[in-house]
Amino acid sequence: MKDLLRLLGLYRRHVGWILLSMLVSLVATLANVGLMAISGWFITAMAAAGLTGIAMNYFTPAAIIRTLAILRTGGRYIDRVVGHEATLRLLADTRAHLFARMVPLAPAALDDLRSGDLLARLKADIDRLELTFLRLLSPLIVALLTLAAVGLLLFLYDGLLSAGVLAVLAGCGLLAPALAAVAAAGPGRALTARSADLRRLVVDDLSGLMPLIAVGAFAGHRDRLVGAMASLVQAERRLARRAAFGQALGRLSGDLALIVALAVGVPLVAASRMEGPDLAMAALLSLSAAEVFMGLPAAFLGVSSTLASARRLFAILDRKPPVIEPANPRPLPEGRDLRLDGVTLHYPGGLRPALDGVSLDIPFGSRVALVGKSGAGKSSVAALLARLRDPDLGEIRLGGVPLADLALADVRRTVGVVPQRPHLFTLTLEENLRLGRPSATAEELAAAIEAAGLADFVARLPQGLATPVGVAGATLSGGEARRVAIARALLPDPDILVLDEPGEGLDPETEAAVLERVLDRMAGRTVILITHARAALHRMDRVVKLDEGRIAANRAASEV
Ligand SMILES: Nc1ncnc2c1ncn2[C@@H]1O[C@H](COP(=O)(O)OP(=O)(O)OP(=O)(O)O)[C@@H](O)[C@H]1O
Repeated sequence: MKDLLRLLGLYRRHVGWILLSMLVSLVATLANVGLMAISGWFITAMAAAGLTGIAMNYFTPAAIIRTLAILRTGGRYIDRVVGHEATLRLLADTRAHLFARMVPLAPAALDDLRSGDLLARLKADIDRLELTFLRLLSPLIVALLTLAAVGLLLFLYDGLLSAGVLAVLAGCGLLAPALAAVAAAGPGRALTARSADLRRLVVDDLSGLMPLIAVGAFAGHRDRLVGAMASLVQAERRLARRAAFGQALGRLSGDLALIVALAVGVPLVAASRMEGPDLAMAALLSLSAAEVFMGLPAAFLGVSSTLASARRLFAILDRKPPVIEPANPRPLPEGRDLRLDGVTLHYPGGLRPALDGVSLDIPFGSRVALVGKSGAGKSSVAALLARLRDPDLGEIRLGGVPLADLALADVRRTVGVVPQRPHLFTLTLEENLRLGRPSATAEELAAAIEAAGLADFVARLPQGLATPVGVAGATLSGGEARRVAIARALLPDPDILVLDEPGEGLDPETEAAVLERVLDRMAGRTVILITHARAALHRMDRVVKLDEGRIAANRAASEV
C-alpha cells in the first residue's frame, strides 16, 4: 500500500492531464451505455406504438441517440489521445527524474548493479508504470462512477432491480478479477524478476561475448540464457491462467446482469409497475454497463508486477549519493596544495579498510608516484581526490579548503583523473576527446593528442579524428584507448592530474615516451602517478608506498 501511494505520488505533477483524461473517458463510457439503453427503449416504444396505433414523438429520442453516438465515437478517440498524452508525459518525466537521480550516484553507489539491470529499470520498469494509470486507475474510477450512475437510474424504477444488477456487475466485474489478481501476485512478481534476469543476462553476455567464446564458456552461458527464457515463459503461463479466470468472469458479468434485470423486471412489467420499453432500456443498460470491466482483469493482474517494478525504481531513488554537493560551496582557493589528513575509507562489505589513516602532503607542482601491491589502496586515493567518494574519517584539503566544501564541478575541473579502466563512448575519436572540454579549439585538441602520444596514430587513420571507436572503444587497442583517455584528461588543463596505471597496454618505450610528454605538458603543476613500473619512478619527485591501506614509505624518488 505504501508503495502504491508513493507510486501515485509520482502522478502529482500531471494531475490536470489525468483528470481531463478521466473526464473524457467517463463521458465516452456513459455515452455508450446511454446509447444502448435509449436505443433499446426507443425500438421497443416504437414497436409498441406501431402495435397500438398510438402516435409518438420520435424526433427527440432520435436526436438524443445521434448525439450519444457522436459523443461515444468522438469521446473514444479523444480518450485515447488524452490518456496516452497523460501517460507518456508521466513516463518521460519519471525516466528523466530517475536518470537525474542516478547521475550523482554513479559510479560509486551503482557499483553493485550491472548495466543491463540499470537499463531494465530505466526502460522496462518505467514502461510498466503505464499500466497503473492508463489500464488500472482511470478505468477503475470510470467503472465505479458508471456503476453508480447505472445503479441510480435503475433505483428510480425499483430498488431490487438496482441492487440485483449492481451485485452481479460488481461481483463478476470487480470482485472476481480482484481475487484472481491476488492469486496471481506471486507469478506477477516472478514475471518482473524473470524478465529483469533475462535482460541482465543478454546485456552482460553480449558485452562479454569475446572472453566467453575465448575460454569456451559460451555453451554454458547459452544454456543459462535458454533456461532464463524458459522460466520467463513459465511465469507468463502461470499469470495467463489466472488472467483467463478473471477475464472469463468479467465477460460473463454483462450477460448475468441482463438475466437478473429481466428476472426482476418482467414481474414488474406484469404487475404494471414498469413499462415494457423501460424494461428493454434497463436490460440493455445492464448488459452494456459491463463494458467498463473489460480491461480491468488484466489491469488487476498487472498490479503486482507494476508494484515490483515501482519498488525497483524506489530502490534506486532511495540510494544515498556517495558525495553530497555542498549547499553553499566555498570559492575555489588560490592554492593547489593537497593535504590528506588521517584519511580512512571502508567499502561496504570490505574486511579491512581500503585506506587506513592516510596522511600525506602533496605540494602544488610536485610529482608523486603512488606504488604498492595490488589492492594496497592506490586507486582509492584517486577516487577520493576526484571526490567520487568521501572518506569515512579524516579530510582532504585543496589549498587549505576541505574538498567537501567545494563545488563538485570545481574539484573535478582542478583534479583530472585518468582511471585505471577508462571508458570510451560509442562515438568518434574527436567526440570522445571533446568530452574533456567541448569548447576546445582544433589547436588545443591537437596539443592534447600530441601530449598523449597519439598524433602518429591519428595521422594514420583514413578518417582521422572522425573515426568511430566502436562500442566502448572496441576498435582501438588497449594502449590506444588509454592514450585517448589521457588526451581527454589533459584537454581541460587540470592543475592536478592523477594517472592510474597509464602504462597498462603500452610497450615500455611508448610508456616512457607518453609519460615524458605528459610531464612536460604538466610542468609546474601536480602529477600523481599510480604505477607498478619501477622505470617511471626516476621521473618523479617522491615515491609513496601504500601497504594494506597504510603509508609504508614516503621517500624522495632519488632514494628509491
Ligand atoms: N568498489 C569497491 N567495492 C568494494 N571494495 C573495493 C572497491 N574498490 C576497491 N575495493 C577494495 O579496496 C581495496 C583497495 O583497492 P584499490 O583499487 O584502491 O587498490 P589498488 O592499490 O589500486 O590495486 P591495483 O593495483 O590492483 O589497482 C582492495 O582490497 C579492493 O578489493
